[in-house]
Amino acid sequence: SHGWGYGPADGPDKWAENFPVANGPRQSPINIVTKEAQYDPSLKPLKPRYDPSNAKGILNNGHSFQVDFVDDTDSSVLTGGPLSGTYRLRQFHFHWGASDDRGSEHYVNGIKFPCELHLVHWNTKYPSFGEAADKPDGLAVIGVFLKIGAANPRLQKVLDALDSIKTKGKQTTFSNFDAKTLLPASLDHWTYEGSLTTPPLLESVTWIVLKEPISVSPAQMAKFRSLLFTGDGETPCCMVDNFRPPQLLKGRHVRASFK
Ligand SMILES: NS(=O)(=O)c1ccc(C(=O)NCc2ccc(F)cc2F)cc1
Repeated sequence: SHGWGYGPADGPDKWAENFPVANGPRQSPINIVTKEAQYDPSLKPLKPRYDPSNAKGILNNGHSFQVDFVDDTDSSVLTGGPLSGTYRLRQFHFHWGASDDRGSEHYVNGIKFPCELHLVHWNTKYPSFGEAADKPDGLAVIGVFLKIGAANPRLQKVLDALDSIKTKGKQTTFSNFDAKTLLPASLDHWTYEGSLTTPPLLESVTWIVLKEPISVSPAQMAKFRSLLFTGDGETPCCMVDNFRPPQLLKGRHVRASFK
């Protein structure tokens, strides 16, 4: 079956068996080598405009957890940066490690972060997320690094909801949340053409990786690690190390929005 995961039997090294695009020309994540990123003055300011009332629910999908948004109108959208047109916010989710020395999917000059946030958007030139998901300009994902430091109060509402979605398939309502509060002060970013970092690994993502991390405390990291990959009644397996390692650039160029 299409069961994939992050373990030795079903993890990133095995994904190409069912998803051959895993060895494609524009796979994600990547290691961002900052000295090789070219400043592009044509990149516009990034413009996330999110309506908190669009927050719908929070779900443990067995790979991560995600906060889903109502995306049937243009009330929570991303424009600017490298993007042409309007991209609607669909969901955000995270990737993290079993310990603070790993967890992020993108690296910066070989530096790993303990956690990485992804805000997933789809191009409204297509009728739906599903239609957009396999088009070369279909999706835009903002990547935000989390760095160990002071507790981040803006994460707390999300983390407090995790107790009710401990196992795979559990979901609960999650309303009135402003995803903008998860973004750092600066929207300076690196951008490149890539893919989903999990199966089906579709090569449809314009990546927008923010330079400035947000903070997360060790206690807050422990909350992430309290989730389970497994469903109720299964042998419990901690949801940790749910990240894909960096992939080959294969001739791609990374642009910087800042000098
Ligand atoms: N980590 S990441 O930000 O790169 C990422 C973002 C979204 C998805 C996703 O929606 N998967 C399910 C899914 C659902 C429908 C569909 F058409 C395609 C599809 F990939 C996977 C990975």
